[in-house]
Amino acid sequence: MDTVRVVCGIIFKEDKILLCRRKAEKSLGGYWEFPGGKVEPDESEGDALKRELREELSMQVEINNHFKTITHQYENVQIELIAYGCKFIQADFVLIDHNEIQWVKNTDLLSFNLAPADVPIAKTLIAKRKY
Ligand SMILES: Nc1nc2c([nH]c(=O)n2[C@@H]2O[C@H](COP(=O)(O)OP(=O)(O)OP(=O)(O)O)[C@@H](O)[C@H]2O)c(=O)[nH]1
Repeated sequence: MDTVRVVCGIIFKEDKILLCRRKAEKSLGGYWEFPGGKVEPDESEGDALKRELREELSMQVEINNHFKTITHQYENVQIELIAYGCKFIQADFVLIDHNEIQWVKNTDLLSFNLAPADVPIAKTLIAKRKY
């Protein structure tokens, strides 16, 4: 089975991280995620992340470090979820694919109903506690 490459941002504003809840009608509807989306062919991970954040949230960020990559097998698809640490710059927060957003403290991440692929990323963030 092909693997879908998905890039997401761990977007920091001071000591909080942005979580977004996927609209009910989408795949994994109702789950919270780190915003981002699929990497198009011939697109760099950074360009894909900037494009998705602009399209989905009208948001600008500064992309910093590669944080972690997770391979996760869902029922119908395998995804490679590539997470980058980002610094929030500004956003209009016009919600297209989500119906709620929240800025969350590192230690509260696991109290949200996270997309399964995101759980190991949240656990690593909590373990590192460097932010
Ligand atoms: N953006 C994002 N997607 C994630 C995360 N975790 C996770 O499992 N995914 C999954 O990775 C895929 C990302 O695609 P996408 O967000 O661009 O979704 P899409 O609207 O293009 O496609 P769709 O038809 O699957 O809804 C989705 O299937 C989504 O459920 C995450 O933290 N961020």
